[in-house]
Amino acid sequence: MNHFHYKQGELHAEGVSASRIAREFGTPCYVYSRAALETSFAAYQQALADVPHLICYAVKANSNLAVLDILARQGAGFDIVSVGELERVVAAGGDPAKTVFSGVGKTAGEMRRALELGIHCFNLESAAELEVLNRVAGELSLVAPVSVRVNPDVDARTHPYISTGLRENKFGVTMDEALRVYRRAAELPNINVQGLDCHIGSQLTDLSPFIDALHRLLGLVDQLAAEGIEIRHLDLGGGLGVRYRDEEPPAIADYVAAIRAELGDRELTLVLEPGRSIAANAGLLLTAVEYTKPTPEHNFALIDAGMNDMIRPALYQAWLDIQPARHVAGREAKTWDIVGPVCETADFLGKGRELAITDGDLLAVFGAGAYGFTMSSNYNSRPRAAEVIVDGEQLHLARRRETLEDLLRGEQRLPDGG
Ligand SMILES: Cc1ncc(COP(=O)(O)O)c(C=O)c1O
Ligand SMILES: N[C@@H](CCCC[NH3+])C(=O)O
Repeated sequence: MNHFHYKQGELHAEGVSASRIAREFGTPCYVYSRAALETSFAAYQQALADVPHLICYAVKANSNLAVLDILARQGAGFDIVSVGELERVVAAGGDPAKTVFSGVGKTAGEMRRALELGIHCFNLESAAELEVLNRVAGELSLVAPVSVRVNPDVDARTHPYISTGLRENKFGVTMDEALRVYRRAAELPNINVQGLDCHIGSQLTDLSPFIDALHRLLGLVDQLAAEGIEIRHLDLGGGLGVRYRDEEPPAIADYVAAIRAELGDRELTLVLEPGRSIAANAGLLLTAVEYTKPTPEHNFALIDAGMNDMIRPALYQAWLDIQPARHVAGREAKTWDIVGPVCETADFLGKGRELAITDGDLLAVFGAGAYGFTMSSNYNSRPRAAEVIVDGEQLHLARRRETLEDLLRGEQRLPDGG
Protein backbone atom coordinates (compact mmCIF):
# COMPACT_ATOMS: atom_id res chain seq x y z
CA MET A 1 0.00 0.00 0.00
CA ASN A 2 1.27 3.45 -0.86
CA HIS A 3 0.91 5.79 2.05
CA PHE A 4 1.70 8.81 -0.13
CA HIS A 5 -0.62 9.04 -3.13
CA TYR A 6 -2.41 11.47 -5.43
CA LYS A 7 -6.16 11.92 -5.06
CA GLN A 8 -7.87 14.18 -7.60
CA GLY A 9 -4.52 15.56 -8.62
CA GLU A 10 -3.41 16.41 -5.09
CA LEU A 11 -0.78 14.64 -3.04
CA HIS A 12 -2.03 13.08 0.19
CA ALA A 13 -0.11 11.58 3.06
CA GLU A 14 -2.49 8.87 4.24
CA GLY A 15 -5.79 10.79 4.58
CA VAL A 16 -4.32 14.31 4.75
CA SER A 17 -3.64 16.61 1.81
CA ALA A 18 -0.20 18.15 1.36
CA SER A 19 -1.76 21.61 1.16
CA ARG A 20 -3.40 21.15 4.56
CA ILE A 21 -0.06 20.15 6.11
CA ALA A 22 1.64 23.19 4.56
CA ARG A 23 -1.18 25.46 5.75
CA GLU A 24 -1.00 24.15 9.31
CA PHE A 25 2.75 23.80 9.74
CA GLY A 26 4.40 25.81 6.99
CA THR A 27 7.31 24.70 4.80
CA PRO A 28 9.85 23.23 4.71
CA CYS A 29 8.32 20.41 6.69
CA TYR A 30 9.12 16.73 7.05
CA VAL A 31 6.08 14.47 6.90
CA TYR A 32 6.17 10.87 8.14
CA SER A 33 3.46 8.26 7.76
CA ARG A 34 2.82 6.23 10.89
CA ALA A 35 1.32 3.38 8.87
CA ALA A 36 4.32 3.29 6.54
CA LEU A 37 6.73 3.04 9.47
CA GLU A 38 4.64 0.32 11.05
CA THR A 39 4.35 -1.62 7.81
CA SER A 40 8.08 -1.79 7.18
CA PHE A 41 8.85 -2.69 10.78
CA ALA A 42 6.16 -5.38 10.69
CA ALA A 43 7.77 -6.85 7.56
CA TYR A 44 10.93 -7.52 9.59
CA GLN A 45 8.90 -8.92 12.48
CA GLN A 46 6.92 -11.27 10.25
CA ALA A 47 10.00 -12.50 8.46
CA LEU A 48 11.63 -13.34 11.80
CA ALA A 49 8.54 -14.41 13.75
CA ASP A 50 9.53 -18.02 14.35
CA VAL A 51 13.22 -17.54 15.20
CA PRO A 52 14.95 -15.84 18.13
CA HIS A 53 15.64 -12.29 17.01
CA LEU A 54 15.97 -8.66 17.96
CA ILE A 55 15.23 -5.89 15.46
CA CYS A 56 17.21 -2.84 16.53
CA TYR A 57 16.03 0.12 14.49
CA ALA A 58 19.04 2.36 13.66
CA VAL A 59 18.13 5.59 15.41
CA LYS A 60 20.46 7.68 13.26
CA ALA A 61 18.15 7.24 10.26
CA ASN A 62 15.33 9.17 11.90
CA SER A 63 15.51 9.91 15.59
CA ASN A 64 12.35 11.93 16.07
CA LEU A 65 10.79 10.94 19.41
CA ALA A 66 7.41 10.24 17.84
CA VAL A 67 9.04 7.95 15.26
CA LEU A 68 10.92 6.08 18.00
CA ASP A 69 7.71 5.91 20.02
CA ILE A 70 5.80 4.36 17.09
CA LEU A 71 8.49 1.71 16.67
CA ALA A 72 8.91 1.09 20.42
CA ARG A 73 5.17 0.39 20.67
CA GLN A 74 5.64 -2.30 18.04
CA GLY A 75 8.33 -3.89 20.16
CA ALA A 76 11.39 -2.53 18.37
CA GLY A 77 14.81 -2.55 19.88
CA PHE A 78 17.24 0.21 18.92
CA ASP A 79 20.74 0.62 17.54
CA ILE A 80 22.38 3.74 18.93
CA VAL A 81 25.70 5.43 18.27
CA SER A 82 25.79 8.05 21.01
CA VAL A 83 24.44 8.77 24.46
CA GLY A 84 22.25 11.39 22.81
CA GLU A 85 20.52 8.68 20.81
CA LEU A 86 20.26 6.59 23.98
CA GLU A 87 18.49 9.43 25.79
CA ARG A 88 16.12 9.72 22.84
CA VAL A 89 15.29 6.01 23.07
CA VAL A 90 14.59 6.37 26.79
CA ALA A 91 12.51 9.52 26.30
CA ALA A 92 10.48 7.76 23.60
CA GLY A 93 9.66 4.83 25.90
CA GLY A 94 12.11 2.45 24.22
CA ASP A 95 13.65 -0.39 26.19
CA PRO A 96 17.38 -0.10 26.97
CA ALA A 97 17.46 -3.87 27.40
CA LYS A 98 16.70 -4.13 23.67
CA THR A 99 19.30 -1.53 22.69
CA VAL A 100 22.68 -2.15 21.10
CA PHE A 101 25.41 0.47 21.14
CA SER A 102 27.44 0.80 17.92
CA GLY A 103 29.95 3.49 17.04
CA VAL A 104 33.70 3.82 16.68
CA GLY A 105 34.32 6.37 19.39
CA LYS A 106 32.21 5.66 22.46
CA THR A 107 33.43 7.72 25.40
CA ALA A 108 33.76 6.42 28.97
CA GLY A 109 30.88 8.69 29.96
CA GLU A 110 28.66 7.22 27.25
CA MET A 111 29.58 3.69 28.34
CA ARG A 112 28.74 4.54 31.94
CA ARG A 113 25.25 5.74 31.11
CA ALA A 114 24.59 2.75 28.87
CA LEU A 115 25.76 0.35 31.59
CA GLU A 116 23.60 2.05 34.19
CA LEU A 117 20.57 1.69 31.94
CA GLY A 118 21.39 -1.96 31.25
CA ILE A 119 21.64 -2.02 27.47
CA HIS A 120 21.58 -5.29 25.57
CA CYS A 121 25.06 -5.15 24.06
CA PHE A 122 28.05 -2.96 23.23
CA ASN A 123 29.30 -3.45 19.69
CA LEU A 124 33.04 -2.98 20.25
CA GLU A 125 35.06 -1.48 17.46
CA SER A 126 38.63 -1.76 18.80
CA ALA A 127 40.87 -3.51 21.29
CA ALA A 128 41.40 -0.19 23.07
CA GLU A 129 37.67 0.29 23.55
CA LEU A 130 37.42 -3.13 25.20
CA GLU A 131 39.89 -2.07 27.90
CA VAL A 132 38.03 1.16 28.62
CA LEU A 133 34.69 -0.65 28.82
CA ASN A 134 36.10 -3.23 31.22
CA ARG A 135 37.42 -0.44 33.45
CA VAL A 136 34.18 1.55 33.41
CA ALA A 137 32.07 -1.56 34.09
CA GLY A 138 34.44 -2.45 36.94
CA GLU A 139 34.00 0.98 38.51
CA LEU A 140 30.25 0.38 38.50
CA SER A 141 30.59 -3.24 39.66
CA LEU A 142 28.76 -4.32 36.53
CA VAL A 143 29.49 -6.74 33.72
CA ALA A 144 29.25 -5.35 30.18
CA PRO A 145 27.71 -7.54 27.47
CA VAL A 146 29.75 -7.26 24.28
CA SER A 147 29.99 -8.15 20.62
CA VAL A 148 33.00 -7.36 18.49
CA ARG A 149 32.30 -5.58 15.24
CA VAL A 150 34.35 -7.23 12.56
CA ASN A 151 35.19 -5.69 9.28
CA PRO A 152 34.72 -8.65 6.95
CA ASP A 153 36.38 -6.90 3.99
CA VAL A 154 33.52 -7.28 1.51
CA ASP A 155 32.62 -4.73 -1.11
CA ALA A 156 29.10 -3.50 -0.42
CA ARG A 157 29.00 -1.93 -3.91
CA THR A 158 27.36 1.23 -2.64
CA HIS A 159 28.48 4.87 -2.53
CA PRO A 160 32.04 5.01 -1.08
CA TYR A 161 30.94 7.39 1.70
CA ILE A 162 28.43 4.88 3.03
CA SER A 163 30.48 1.75 2.54
CA THR A 164 31.85 0.54 5.86
CA GLY A 165 32.99 -3.07 5.48
CA LEU A 166 36.22 -2.73 3.52
CA ARG A 167 39.66 -3.12 5.10
CA GLU A 168 40.42 0.51 4.40
CA ASN A 169 37.36 1.76 6.36
CA LYS A 170 37.67 2.92 9.96
CA PHE A 171 34.96 0.56 11.20
CA GLY A 172 35.37 -2.65 13.17
CA VAL A 173 38.44 -4.85 13.44
CA THR A 174 39.87 -7.37 10.98
CA MET A 175 38.95 -11.02 11.35
CA ASP A 176 42.41 -11.80 12.79
CA GLU A 177 42.27 -8.94 15.24
CA ALA A 178 38.76 -10.07 16.26
CA LEU A 179 40.14 -13.40 17.48
CA ARG A 180 42.64 -11.57 19.68
CA VAL A 181 39.99 -9.17 21.00
CA TYR A 182 37.65 -12.06 21.88
CA ARG A 183 40.43 -13.94 23.68
CA ARG A 184 41.19 -10.86 25.71
CA ALA A 185 37.47 -10.20 26.34
CA ALA A 186 37.05 -13.73 27.66
CA GLU A 187 39.73 -13.02 30.31
CA LEU A 188 38.39 -9.72 31.54
CA PRO A 189 36.33 -9.77 34.73
CA ASN A 190 33.80 -7.10 33.78
CA ILE A 191 33.12 -8.24 30.22
CA ASN A 192 30.70 -10.89 29.05
CA VAL A 193 30.99 -12.03 25.43
CA GLN A 194 27.55 -12.27 23.89
CA GLY A 195 27.68 -11.78 20.16
CA LEU A 196 29.45 -11.05 16.93
CA ASP A 197 28.64 -7.99 14.87
CA CYS A 198 29.20 -6.45 11.47
CA HIS A 199 27.72 -3.70 9.34
CA ILE A 200 29.09 -3.47 5.83
CA GLY A 201 27.41 -0.38 4.45
CA SER A 202 24.16 1.30 3.63
CA GLN A 203 21.79 1.34 0.62
CA LEU A 204 22.85 -2.13 -0.52
CA THR A 205 20.67 -3.30 -3.37
CA ASP A 206 22.20 -6.72 -3.81
CA LEU A 207 22.08 -9.65 -1.40
CA SER A 208 25.48 -11.15 -2.17
CA PRO A 209 27.65 -8.81 -0.04
CA PHE A 210 25.43 -9.58 2.98
CA ILE A 211 25.75 -13.29 2.36
CA ASP A 212 29.51 -13.07 1.81
CA ALA A 213 29.87 -11.20 5.10
CA LEU A 214 27.64 -13.67 6.92
CA HIS A 215 29.71 -16.54 5.58
CA ARG A 216 32.88 -15.02 6.98
CA LEU A 217 31.22 -14.31 10.31
CA LEU A 218 30.02 -17.89 10.67
CA GLY A 219 33.58 -19.08 10.09
CA LEU A 220 34.65 -16.91 13.00
CA VAL A 221 31.79 -18.20 15.20
CA ASP A 222 33.13 -21.73 14.64
CA GLN A 223 36.72 -20.73 15.32
CA LEU A 224 35.66 -19.07 18.57
CA ALA A 225 33.56 -22.07 19.59
CA ALA A 226 36.64 -24.27 19.09
CA GLU A 227 38.40 -22.06 21.66
CA GLY A 228 35.50 -22.29 24.09
CA ILE A 229 34.16 -18.80 23.36
CA GLU A 230 30.46 -19.11 22.72
CA ILE A 231 28.68 -16.61 20.48
CA ARG A 232 24.97 -16.34 21.26
CA HIS A 233 23.84 -13.69 18.84
CA LEU A 234 24.87 -12.61 15.41
CA ASP A 235 24.29 -8.95 14.58
CA LEU A 236 24.35 -8.33 10.84
CA GLY A 237 23.87 -4.59 11.12
CA GLY A 238 21.60 -2.70 8.76
CA GLY A 239 22.15 -1.67 5.20
CA LEU A 240 19.23 -2.99 3.15
CA GLY A 241 18.60 -0.47 0.39
CA VAL A 242 15.38 1.10 -0.80
CA ARG A 243 14.04 2.26 -4.14
CA TYR A 244 14.60 5.97 -4.63
CA ARG A 245 14.46 5.94 -8.42
CA ASP A 246 14.87 2.65 -10.27
CA GLU A 247 16.93 0.60 -7.83
CA GLU A 248 15.64 -2.90 -7.25
CA PRO A 249 16.61 -3.84 -3.70
CA PRO A 250 15.38 -7.16 -2.34
CA ALA A 251 12.15 -7.03 -0.36
CA ILE A 252 12.61 -7.17 3.41
CA ALA A 253 11.13 -10.69 3.45
CA ASP A 254 13.57 -11.93 0.79
CA TYR A 255 16.55 -10.32 2.49
CA VAL A 256 15.67 -11.97 5.80
CA ALA A 257 14.91 -15.30 4.10
CA ALA A 258 18.35 -15.31 2.45
CA ILE A 259 20.05 -14.69 5.80
CA ARG A 260 18.00 -17.38 7.47
CA ALA A 261 18.82 -19.88 4.74
CA GLU A 262 22.51 -19.20 5.29
CA LEU A 263 22.18 -19.59 9.06
CA GLY A 264 20.50 -22.97 8.67
CA ASP A 265 19.70 -24.55 12.03
CA ARG A 266 22.39 -22.80 14.04
CA GLU A 267 21.20 -21.71 17.44
CA LEU A 268 22.02 -18.06 17.13
CA THR A 269 19.75 -15.14 17.91
CA LEU A 270 19.68 -12.89 14.87
CA VAL A 271 20.05 -9.17 15.48
CA LEU A 272 19.44 -6.68 12.67
CA GLU A 273 19.92 -2.90 12.70
CA PRO A 274 17.78 -1.58 9.84
CA GLY A 275 17.40 2.16 9.44
CA ARG A 276 16.78 3.28 5.88
CA SER A 277 14.57 0.32 4.93
CA ILE A 278 12.20 1.27 7.75
CA ALA A 279 12.15 5.05 7.47
CA ALA A 280 13.24 6.32 4.04
CA ASN A 281 10.03 5.79 2.12
CA ALA A 282 7.89 6.53 5.17
CA GLY A 283 8.73 10.22 4.85
CA LEU A 284 8.80 13.16 2.48
CA LEU A 285 9.94 16.74 2.65
CA LEU A 286 7.38 19.39 1.73
CA THR A 287 8.84 22.58 0.34
CA ALA A 288 7.54 25.59 -1.55
CA VAL A 289 8.89 27.21 -4.72
CA GLU A 290 9.86 30.74 -3.71
CA TYR A 291 11.04 31.93 -7.11
CA THR A 292 11.57 30.63 -10.58
CA LYS A 293 14.63 31.95 -12.34
CA PRO A 294 15.21 31.13 -15.99
CA THR A 295 18.83 31.70 -17.07
CA PRO A 296 20.55 31.02 -20.39
CA GLU A 297 22.00 27.82 -18.91
CA HIS A 298 19.33 26.45 -16.60
CA ASN A 299 15.84 27.05 -15.30
CA PHE A 300 16.23 27.32 -11.55
CA ALA A 301 13.39 26.69 -9.14
CA LEU A 302 14.47 28.26 -5.84
CA ILE A 303 12.78 26.40 -3.03
CA ASP A 304 12.55 27.11 0.69
CA ALA A 305 14.39 23.90 1.66
CA GLY A 306 18.16 23.78 1.34
CA MET A 307 21.08 21.45 1.78
CA ASN A 308 20.91 22.26 5.49
CA ASP A 309 17.49 20.53 5.52
CA MET A 310 18.42 17.63 3.23
CA ILE A 311 22.10 17.11 2.49
CA ARG A 312 21.99 13.74 0.73
CA PRO A 313 22.04 15.10 -2.85
CA ALA A 314 25.00 17.39 -2.06
CA LEU A 315 26.91 14.80 -0.05
CA TYR A 316 26.30 11.58 -1.96
CA GLN A 317 24.89 12.80 -5.28
CA ALA A 318 21.73 11.07 -4.08
CA TRP A 319 18.73 11.18 -6.41
CA LEU A 320 15.41 11.89 -4.74
CA ASP A 321 12.10 12.05 -6.59
CA ILE A 322 10.63 15.56 -6.59
CA GLN A 323 7.04 16.18 -7.65
CA PRO A 324 4.56 19.03 -7.41
CA ALA A 325 2.03 18.44 -4.65
CA ARG A 326 -0.75 19.36 -7.10
CA HIS A 327 -0.88 18.36 -10.74
CA VAL A 328 -2.32 21.28 -12.68
CA ALA A 329 -3.77 20.35 -16.06
CA GLY A 330 -2.56 22.23 -19.13
CA ARG A 331 0.68 23.55 -17.66
CA GLU A 332 3.79 23.25 -19.74
CA ALA A 333 6.61 21.12 -18.34
CA LYS A 334 10.18 22.44 -18.45
CA THR A 335 13.51 21.17 -17.25
CA TRP A 336 14.36 22.52 -13.80
CA ASP A 337 17.22 22.53 -11.37
CA ILE A 338 15.62 22.48 -7.93
CA VAL A 339 17.93 24.54 -5.73
CA GLY A 340 17.85 25.92 -2.20
CA PRO A 341 18.62 29.30 -0.66
CA VAL A 342 21.97 28.29 0.88
CA CYS A 343 25.12 30.01 -0.38
CA GLU A 344 26.75 26.90 -1.83
CA THR A 345 26.71 25.63 -5.39
CA ALA A 346 26.16 22.13 -3.95
CA ASP A 347 22.85 23.36 -2.56
CA PHE A 348 20.48 21.48 -4.83
CA LEU A 349 17.86 18.82 -4.24
CA GLY A 350 17.49 17.76 -7.86
CA LYS A 351 18.85 18.65 -11.27
CA GLY A 352 17.39 18.40 -14.76
CA ARG A 353 13.85 17.54 -13.65
CA GLU A 354 10.96 17.70 -16.14
CA LEU A 355 8.24 19.41 -14.14
CA ALA A 356 5.24 21.67 -14.73
CA ILE A 357 5.80 24.07 -11.82
CA THR A 358 5.70 27.76 -11.05
CA ASP A 359 6.26 30.24 -8.22
CA GLY A 360 4.35 29.44 -5.06
CA ASP A 361 3.88 25.74 -5.86
CA LEU A 362 4.26 23.17 -3.17
CA LEU A 363 6.73 20.36 -3.96
CA ALA A 364 7.30 17.01 -2.32
CA VAL A 365 10.75 15.47 -2.05
CA PHE A 366 10.14 11.73 -1.64
CA GLY A 367 12.27 9.15 0.12
CA ALA A 368 13.21 11.72 2.77
CA GLY A 369 12.23 9.79 5.90
CA ALA A 370 15.75 8.47 6.57
CA TYR A 371 18.93 10.56 6.86
CA GLY A 372 16.91 13.69 6.13
CA PHE A 373 16.12 15.63 9.27
CA THR A 374 18.77 13.77 11.28
CA MET A 375 21.51 15.12 8.99
CA SER A 376 20.08 18.63 8.91
CA SER A 377 21.94 21.61 10.31
CA ASN A 378 21.62 25.30 11.00
CA TYR A 379 24.06 26.25 8.24
CA ASN A 380 23.45 29.79 7.03
CA SER A 381 21.63 30.26 10.38
CA ARG A 382 18.56 28.58 9.01
CA PRO A 383 16.12 27.23 11.59
CA ARG A 384 15.47 23.54 11.15
CA ALA A 385 12.19 22.37 9.63
CA ALA A 386 9.14 21.06 11.45
CA GLU A 387 8.45 17.32 11.56
CA VAL A 388 4.90 16.02 11.35
CA ILE A 389 3.42 12.55 11.72
CA VAL A 390 0.35 11.65 9.70
CA ASP A 391 -1.82 8.98 11.25
CA GLY A 392 -4.87 8.30 9.09
CA GLU A 393 -6.74 11.61 9.11
CA GLN A 394 -4.79 12.91 12.10
CA LEU A 395 -1.82 15.25 12.06
CA HIS A 396 0.64 15.28 14.94
CA LEU A 397 3.33 17.95 15.24
CA ALA A 398 6.30 15.77 16.18
CA ARG A 399 8.82 18.64 16.32
CA ARG A 400 8.02 22.27 15.92
CA ARG A 401 9.96 24.38 13.48
CA GLU A 402 12.94 26.03 15.17
CA THR A 403 12.54 29.69 15.95
CA LEU A 404 15.11 32.45 15.58
CA GLU A 405 15.40 32.41 19.39
CA ASP A 406 16.29 28.71 19.23
CA LEU A 407 19.12 29.61 16.87
CA LEU A 408 20.75 31.99 19.36
CA ARG A 409 20.17 29.83 22.44
CA GLY A 410 23.32 28.99 24.38
CA GLU A 411 25.52 31.57 22.72
CA GLN A 412 26.98 34.63 24.42
CA ARG A 413 28.80 37.76 23.45
CA LEU A 414 32.07 38.60 25.22
CA PRO A 415 31.71 40.24 28.64
CA ASP A 416 31.67 44.03 28.73
CA GLY A 417 35.20 45.40 28.52
CA GLY A 418 36.56 41.97 27.54
C1 LIG B 1 26.43 0.26 12.74
C2 LIG B 1 25.27 0.62 11.88
N1 LIG B 1 24.13 -0.07 12.02
C3 LIG B 1 23.04 0.22 11.27
C4 LIG B 1 23.05 1.22 10.33
C5 LIG B 1 21.80 1.48 9.55
O1 LIG B 1 21.99 1.28 8.20
P1 LIG B 1 20.80 1.39 7.18
O2 LIG B 1 20.13 2.69 7.40
O3 LIG B 1 21.48 1.33 5.88
O4 LIG B 1 19.88 0.23 7.41
C6 LIG B 1 24.22 1.97 10.13
C7 LIG B 1 24.31 3.00 9.09
O5 LIG B 1 24.73 2.73 7.98
C8 LIG B 1 25.35 1.67 10.93
O6 LIG B 1 26.48 2.36 10.80
N1 LIG C 1 23.77 9.01 5.87
C1 LIG C 1 23.83 8.03 4.83
C2 LIG C 1 23.75 6.65 5.38
C3 LIG C 1 24.92 6.33 6.23
C4 LIG C 1 24.55 5.60 7.41
C5 LIG C 1 25.56 5.65 8.49
N2 LIG C 1 26.36 4.47 8.65
C6 LIG C 1 22.80 8.29 3.77
O1 LIG C 1 22.10 9.23 3.81
O2 LIG C 1 22.70 7.59 2.82
